[in-house]
Amino acid sequence: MQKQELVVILDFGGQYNQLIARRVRECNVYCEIKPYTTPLEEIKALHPKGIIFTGGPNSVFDMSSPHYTKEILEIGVPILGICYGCQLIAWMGDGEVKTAPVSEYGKIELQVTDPASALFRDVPETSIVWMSHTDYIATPPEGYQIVGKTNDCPCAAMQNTEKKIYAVQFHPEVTHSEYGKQILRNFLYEVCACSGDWVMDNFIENTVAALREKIGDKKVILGLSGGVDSSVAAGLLSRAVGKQLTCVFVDQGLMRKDEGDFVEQTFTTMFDMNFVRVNCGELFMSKLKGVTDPEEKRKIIGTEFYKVFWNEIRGQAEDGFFAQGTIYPDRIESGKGKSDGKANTAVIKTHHNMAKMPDDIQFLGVIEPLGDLFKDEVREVGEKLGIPHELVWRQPFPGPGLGVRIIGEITAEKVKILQEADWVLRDEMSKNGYESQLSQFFCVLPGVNTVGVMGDHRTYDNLVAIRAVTTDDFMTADWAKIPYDILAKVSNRITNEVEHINRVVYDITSKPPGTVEWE
Ligand SMILES: Nc1ncnc2c1ncn2[C@@H]1O[C@H](COP(=O)(O)OP(=O)(O)OP(=O)(O)O)[C@@H](O)[C@H]1O
Ligand SMILES: O=c1[nH]c(=O)c2[nH+]cn([C@@H]3O[C@H](COP(=O)(O)O)[C@@H](O)[C@H]3O)c2[nH]1
Ligand SMILES: NC(=O)CC[C@H](N)C(=O)O
Ligand SMILES: [Mg+2]
Repeated sequence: MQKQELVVILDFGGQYNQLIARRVRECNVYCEIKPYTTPLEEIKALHPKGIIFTGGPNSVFDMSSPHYTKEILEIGVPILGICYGCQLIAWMGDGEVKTAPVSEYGKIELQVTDPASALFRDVPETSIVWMSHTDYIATPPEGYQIVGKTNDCPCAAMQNTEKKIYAVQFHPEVTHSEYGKQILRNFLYEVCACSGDWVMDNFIENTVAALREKIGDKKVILGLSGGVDSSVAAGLLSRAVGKQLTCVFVDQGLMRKDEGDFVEQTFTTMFDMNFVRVNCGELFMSKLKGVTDPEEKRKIIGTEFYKVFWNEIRGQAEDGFFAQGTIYPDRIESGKGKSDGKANTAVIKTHHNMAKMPDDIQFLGVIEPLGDLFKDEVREVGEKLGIPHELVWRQPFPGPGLGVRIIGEITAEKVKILQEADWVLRDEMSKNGYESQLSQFFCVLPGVNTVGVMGDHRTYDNLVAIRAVTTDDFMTADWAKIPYDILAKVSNRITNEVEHINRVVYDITSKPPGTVEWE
């Protein structure tokens, strides 16, 4: 692949690390998050244009906190420290970091004390920034000059222009920091002298060339769900190797109502690609019988998916590649590519495509052409490839499907009930123009029976929950404020039209502390 300018984001366990990466990419600079345990030699070998130290929950003066070799400050690569990263730079340079007399949380006014600083180009002398810290830099290290402060934080930004090292106590990556993106942009362009070569046209061209080289004349099987990521992956692979690609859609029996037929219809009529639909609802149902643990369900579904793909490729060629539409957040959220040790982030849920591939399945290799991209970047690539707008802007749908929306054991009957309820919700949302306004909405079957009264009879039947969220990146999400009259209509229709449901509730939990899916 053609060499791209790269910025390394060194992960010290901060909550907003993915946001830092997204903002840098939005500035047209490619970046990767690396664990703080990555050796300096490895980082040097990447020839980064700049390095960003992230925030983190620890205190730098605690010796067991994540630290890094001081040598990194001497390799001549510009560095930007954020929050913990800022304190780390101070600590490494023998400045004084200690618990602050006043912690700062939330929106705080920043006062730029040196408007000539490269970091603050086109940033007003006072603006709002987002703070989240209990420690502070009491004395900056020698050679560093304070360039910004707040009422409670005497060193909110500092710089060593000679070494091109900059540090900010606040979080420029969150949108609450009014000029945050400008500050990051200044670091990338004014300090690191990036040219901004991360644009999707280049990405497509480079990726197609790299795919051709890697695949040669071999076959490729792509797991195609009809969702955004795999559809865009199909577009890229098809452009690269044409008919050597076969898209395999696994109908695992846990799709939304009519989804299987929609996917088949779309990919056999709109595109000129080899497309195979494998119906294996019964197989999945038998493997999931009696299973109630969410992680176990996810792993079983992931493993069975691999087996289906393996059987398909063997039906076509002796060897071949396996491709899937994995994107960058899938890898990060499943704990891959994260730091070990202290800054390790807990695995919240194993995405099905991150399940371990069984040992006896040996593809020539696994291809994930979108593995470094965020969702908005994937959509941009999709649009540029000419994939229809409706497909590119579909709501995400998880690979384990309704399997993670039925709490407890999955049975054919529960799948049917959930499909019907979900269908009503989707119908009402689309009639009211909510389809494109919300990031994701669906029904969940918690496996709870409640007492009701219908036509003067006592009922003891299923409760169904509605989940609807708005979010930019699915890392955090807010529950959607759907108007009461629409909710009332949905509830009324579900209880009337769907058998075995006598009660509807609305999930009003944001993420965190909840997650989007219930399992
Ligand atoms: N039913 C399926 N059949 C074949 N492959 C699937 C299926 N579901 C998921 N996959 C594979 O797993 C990958 C990850 O699933 P994921 O849901 O994250 O992506 P997607 O379905 O392509 O897009 P979206 O996030 O919009 O739903 C897919 O890109 C695809 O390669
Ligand atoms: O392909 C997928 N395989 C999975 O195993 C999986 N689990 C969650 N999701 C989707 O990820 C987003 C965030 O969901 P959570 O807040 O539940 O983690 C939401 O969009 C979820 O629908 C998955 N997608
Ligand atoms: N958000 C952060 O990076 C916090 C850094 C450090 N733990 C503090 O409280 O000051
Ligand atoms: Mg999907």
